[in-house]
Amino acid sequence: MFKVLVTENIHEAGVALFSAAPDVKLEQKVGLSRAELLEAVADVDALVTRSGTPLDGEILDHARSLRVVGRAGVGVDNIDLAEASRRGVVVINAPTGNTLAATEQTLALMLALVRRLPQAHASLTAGQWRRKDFMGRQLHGKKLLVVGLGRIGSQVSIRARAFGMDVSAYDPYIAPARAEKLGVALLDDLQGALSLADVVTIHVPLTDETRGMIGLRELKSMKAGAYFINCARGGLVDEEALAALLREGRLAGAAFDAFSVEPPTADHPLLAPDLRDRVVLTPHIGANTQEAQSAVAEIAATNVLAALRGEPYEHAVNLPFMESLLTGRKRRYLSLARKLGILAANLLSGAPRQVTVTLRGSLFSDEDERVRFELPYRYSPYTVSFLKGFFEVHQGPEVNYMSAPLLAEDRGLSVDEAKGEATTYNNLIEVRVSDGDGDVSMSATVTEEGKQRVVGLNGYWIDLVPEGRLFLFSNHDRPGVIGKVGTMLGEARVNIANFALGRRNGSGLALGALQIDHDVPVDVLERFRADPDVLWAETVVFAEGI
Ligand SMILES: NC(=O)C1=CN([C@@H]2O[C@H](COP(=O)(O)OP(=O)(O)OC[C@H]3O[C@@H](n4cnc5c(N)ncnc54)[C@H](O)[C@@H]3O)[C@@H](O)[C@H]2O)C=CC1
Ligand SMILES: O=C(O)C(=O)COP(=O)(O)O
Repeated sequence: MFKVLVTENIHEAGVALFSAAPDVKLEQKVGLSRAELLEAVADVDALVTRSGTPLDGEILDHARSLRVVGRAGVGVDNIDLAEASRRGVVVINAPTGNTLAATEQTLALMLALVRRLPQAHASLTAGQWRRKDFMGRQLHGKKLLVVGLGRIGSQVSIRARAFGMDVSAYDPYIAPARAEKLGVALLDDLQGALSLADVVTIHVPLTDETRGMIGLRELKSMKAGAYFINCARGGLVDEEALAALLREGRLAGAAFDAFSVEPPTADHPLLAPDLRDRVVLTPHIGANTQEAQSAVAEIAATNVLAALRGEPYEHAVNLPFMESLLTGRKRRYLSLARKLGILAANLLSGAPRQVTVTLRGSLFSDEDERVRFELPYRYSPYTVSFLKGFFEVHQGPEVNYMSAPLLAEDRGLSVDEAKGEATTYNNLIEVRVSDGDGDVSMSATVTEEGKQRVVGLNGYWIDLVPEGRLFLFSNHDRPGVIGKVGTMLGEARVNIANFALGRRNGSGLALGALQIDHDVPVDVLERFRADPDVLWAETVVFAEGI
């Protein structure tokens, strides 16, 4: 039985999916205090939230059985993704369900702002009839700047163009072709872009990079008499500075649906009584439509259930990639990269300082290049898999694809990636790891028949099958060493399944790699290491099923 705790009001469409699941025990506890939340999460397998439940390290520490967090919405800024990843907790959101709701809310705010609808409504319902006081501005022909041309920003642009607005966007991460298709001019200088717009609307996620991205300087760059709309997140915009510019009359108005503190306190700068005729404020209701709530709840519940059951699911925001979506061939390389990590961890003597993963060949050229803002890093699946293999040797099997890159960061391991042309092999993964004193370099490929091969180790060409138990050594290339290896292993009753040798031109050294059927006893290994012709010797074990 999976215990699922829902901590906010999510639509019945999602609740029904959990209630109908025979393997789920559902609890819905809305409005918990922090102390109650700490207690309530203790034994849950999954948590389902919206934007109002902060999930930080302390709460995750209390949630010892937690495996999945479902976010019935888009923004995951209330969840500490790095802490969740360190604990192997998958965070899943529902990014497509409320796009149109937030879009329509943005357009509603824009119209309400330039025509001062809330103020006109308040005046009329207060018994007044002040037609000439409510002189607005027309959207047609005005310049709109969309900051963040993602799902919502794009849909806002389409609708704004239908209103006859001239739309431009600032989003350094999208392909120019996408903006072109939308009929939107893509600008690359935020301050310059702000200075040209009559209306600015922001649709970026709240991340370390975007926090405070619209500060006093940016607001001052805006055209006199312009309007600012924030239907994305509090924390993106300096609300204090904005209030001051509204008060001075430099900016004509602002509409906000999200605030840096929610609910905003009575002294929030935008709630100041003297600004009331210049602002339109809503209590984070951008996603509050029947349609959007039903969609996000259903998407979140479906994927949380699948994740709990070990079935394929979508929209994990802290998984660096979805293994199930990679082709069979790519999965062979993924496992190969993990094995290179295991090999490197066994062969490197000191603490790792620097790793470079180079992917060669066409197989790697079509990797999904989309930036994942939710993650504090951006590595290819193969690099992540290498890191997982590397760290699991000393940290154990709990190292996963989510935590491995963070372990690298925590340990000060600098990770570089490169792509290049393939030469001898169609596709090749090359890795070099250094510990400051020395380094280990490896290259590996998957044959046409789907067999994994390590083809280079520390500059030697070899042909090594990375499976089972390996016995690796480097020696002075003199007659008799191979015989000694055979005798030693024979006496220890260790069967040799395969023997690969590598020589490096111009060096008197050789490298040996044996596949063996049993462990090499420690005393035998020590004796071998003590041989004057042997530079080093290690055994490496690849668990079955990697
Ligand atoms: N008010 C509400 O109720 C709602 C608010 N939201 C907020 O809207 C945000 C956007 O949602 P979507 O459009 O679905 O996300 P999205 O991921 O499709 O789009 C975000 C866009 O922001 C861009 N971006 C990221 N960093 C940037 C930067 N530094 N400068 C400029 N652009 C940058 C990205 O390239 C991307 O195109 C969410 O993260 C959420 O915080 C979403 C739904 C409802
Ligand atoms: O989806 C989002 O990012 C939203 O801001 C909507 O948040 P909510 O689920 O309404 O708390």
